[in-house]
Amino acid sequence: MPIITNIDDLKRLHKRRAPKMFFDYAESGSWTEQTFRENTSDFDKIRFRQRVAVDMTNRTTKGSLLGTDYEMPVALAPVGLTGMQNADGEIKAARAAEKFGVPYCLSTMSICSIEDIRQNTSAPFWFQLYVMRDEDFVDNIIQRAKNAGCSALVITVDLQILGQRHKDLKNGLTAPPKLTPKTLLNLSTKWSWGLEMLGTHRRTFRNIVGHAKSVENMSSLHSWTAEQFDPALNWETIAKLKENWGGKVIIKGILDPEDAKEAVKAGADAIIVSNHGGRQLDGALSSIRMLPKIVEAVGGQIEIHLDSGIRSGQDVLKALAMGADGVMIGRAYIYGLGAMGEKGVTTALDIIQKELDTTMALCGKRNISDIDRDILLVPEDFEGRWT
Ligand SMILES: Cc1cc2nc3c(=O)[nH]c(=O)nc-3n(C[C@H](O)[C@H](O)[C@H](O)COP(=O)(O)O)c2cc1C
Ligand SMILES: O=C(O)C(=O)c1ccccc1
Repeated sequence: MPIITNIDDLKRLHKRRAPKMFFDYAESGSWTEQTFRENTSDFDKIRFRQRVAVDMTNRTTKGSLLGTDYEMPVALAPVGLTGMQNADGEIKAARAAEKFGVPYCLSTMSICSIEDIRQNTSAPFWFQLYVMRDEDFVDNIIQRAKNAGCSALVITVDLQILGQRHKDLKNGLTAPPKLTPKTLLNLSTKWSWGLEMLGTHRRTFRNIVGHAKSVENMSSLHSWTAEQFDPALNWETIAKLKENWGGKVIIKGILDPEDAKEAVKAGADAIIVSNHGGRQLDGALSSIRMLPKIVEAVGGQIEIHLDSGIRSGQDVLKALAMGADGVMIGRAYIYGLGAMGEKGVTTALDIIQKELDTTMALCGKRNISDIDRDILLVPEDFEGRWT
């Protein structure tokens, strides 16, 4: 086993271990992948101010998200098909999150169900909702999330239609994979993945299977999404969902100050500034570039979380210093899961926490609440004038 010291090491192992169809699915952005690339390269443009001779004893990365204390203000983002990267992947990720002390968010499009997570963990988790055309399905799944004691409903608003990711179409992505000569050839080189997968009955979208508009005969994820997801979703729908849910609501996929204001009006408790990891509108700006204007528009009324492009604890610190109250990581933990299951997710969280802690210290900060824009050096044209 190679020595793992950073998130990139986990990505290499994930690529080696998981079937090509699923690694490609995780690693893709939409169309030219410009937004996907800029999500990470924009973080690289932001630099730190080194401060010295500041007492560094008693440092902590502890922080809170929506009134709950965590080991660091970092949540595991909802990721569809997580259980295809590694058998029972959602349960493993949720367990790693619980043991570490950060929130886990389960996707509507996960392999394991809400009930699977409830039975295998004890910390409250967040549930991410995709609004489907079928209102009964939506009512029912909200009720299931309530029954499971989920502590927040994360409503994703940036995927009424799916951004095209070329590789998914070429690979014929489905879950479970269709056994064509091409996929069989690839699966034959992925022994450990296959053996673990055979050992579980959780191999399809268990939140949805058995429902009237089911997934049993899915020919491709892209066509299925086009049939099932509600293209009519709007701010009124969101206000109604909030009422139906009755608890905390996080609106995920905000990238514009005007939409951030709409989310506040609709009664959101928090927003997630996100471009879906560069998987939806190719050509959109990175979320870290859009963050400052959104922070200004929201004016402290609700919490602002950010995702898309975070690959290190340094990136977490940059997002917090630019005004986010917390962040979500997607691929950074999925690489760990694909590489080594639960242990890999724990490793990813450990790596990110150590990087965050060390960088805070070298910037002269001991607490998350002390982090401010002053620790950064940002090029003058970073936000730029886009008209
Ligand atoms: C493979 C994959 C599947 C995803 N599935 C979902 C999903 O089901 N629901 C959702 O709201 N976001 C989904 N996302 C978006 C993530 O929640 C998150 O916004 C994104 O991964 C953040 O970017 P990062 O991967 O660069 O950290 C997915 C992202 C990836 C990479
Ligand atoms: O792939 C995604 O980003 C995603 O959110 C999704 C959308 C439809 C089905 C499964 C996952």
